[in-house]
Amino acid sequence: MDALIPVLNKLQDVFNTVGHESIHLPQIVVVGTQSSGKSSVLENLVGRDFLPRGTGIVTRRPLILQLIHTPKETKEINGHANGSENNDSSMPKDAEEWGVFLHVKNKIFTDFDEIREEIERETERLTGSNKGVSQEPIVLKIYSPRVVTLTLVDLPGLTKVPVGDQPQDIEQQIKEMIMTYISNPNSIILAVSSANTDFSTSEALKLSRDADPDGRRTLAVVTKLDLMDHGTDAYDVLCGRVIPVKLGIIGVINRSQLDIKNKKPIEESLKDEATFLQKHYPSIAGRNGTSYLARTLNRLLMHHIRDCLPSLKTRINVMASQFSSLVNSFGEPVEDKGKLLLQIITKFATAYCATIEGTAKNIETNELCGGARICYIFHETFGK
Ligand SMILES: Nc1nc2c(ncn2[C@@H]2O[C@H](COP(=O)(O)OP(=O)(O)OP(=O)(O)O)[C@@H](O)[C@H]2O)c(=O)[nH]1
Repeated sequence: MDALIPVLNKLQDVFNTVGHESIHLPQIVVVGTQSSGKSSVLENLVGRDFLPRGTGIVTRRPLILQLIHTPKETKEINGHANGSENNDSSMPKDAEEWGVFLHVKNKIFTDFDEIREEIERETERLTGSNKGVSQEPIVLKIYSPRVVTLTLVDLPGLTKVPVGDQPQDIEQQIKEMIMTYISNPNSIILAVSSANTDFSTSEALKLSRDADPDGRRTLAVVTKLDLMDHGTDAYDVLCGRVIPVKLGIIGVINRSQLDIKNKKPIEESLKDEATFLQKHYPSIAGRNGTSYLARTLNRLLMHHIRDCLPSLKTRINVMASQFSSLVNSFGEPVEDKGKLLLQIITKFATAYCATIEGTAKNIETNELCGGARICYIFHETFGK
């Protein structure tokens, strides 16, 4: 099953390039209100600091993030990664983790700060610098031995009041953008809400229910467990007693803005997260936290792909046969262009001669044509 996800990632690349919308590939889509911690959750899953984060609207274009696991030992042995996914970009010699953007394919980013800058630059290129939003996705591949192979989509957060260059209907536009991604029946929805807001008012859950009424592909994530009011806890929420979520509710603790400012390493923050959960939620600590979330996502995605595969295969086969009959209708492939050109010229010359001589098959009968017309013009027009 592990070999399956890289193949789907490759297909997704092709469809992103050719813009084909009739094939929906399985992927995980992150949804939530603005600043609920979506980008932080993604960063923790990747284990690297590389997404623009902060207060206000930060994610302003969808980010399609393909995580590709590269085994460490393979690199040491071969000097080349063995996953089929890794053949499409040359592997840097001195880095074990790197990123490649679809819009700058020939550049390999080994510095994750540069990846963040490139996301910011590419976002501003289309949306300007004053909080504008665009539907056009940015596609980024991260190769690393520390990630599980997954495809994730980070979306702009749900918002209510337009600010900066945002249009009056920004709320509606973002909702529609989110819906186009989550209504894809092959997507798993990661509905992110923060623990310091009331879970029953979660916009993310509300939207995901519209797209997935049976809750068969929605997983809830509760962030900011560390920011809850003193004297309150999230036991009821995490155990599904407030709103049950079929696939589960997982609590996580990301880095605060101060931690980001102080450049707290993600490894340290993951350790602190585990300690926090053990201290405050000992009975459910094993079912919460970022590493549990990563494992759950990988499992869900694999099951989901297994379920979607038959219909995906049928659709691809139908399209392949449609296109191959279209290609066949264009005739045999041309091997010797000179020969073909000569044949075409000879054919044309023969047809021309036949028309002039009046021996062509399809001769017009309602008016004079070819040689007969030339003869008529010479006799009737010039002859007088
Ligand atoms: N203390 C604490 N702060 C958090 C947590 N999760 C996120 N934050 C902070 O909340 C702010 C917003 O986080 P982001 O990850 O940028 O949120 P987002 O949902 O991606 O935001 P947009 O992309 O703008 O919609 C940042 O300053 C984070 O440091 C958490 O679990 N605990």
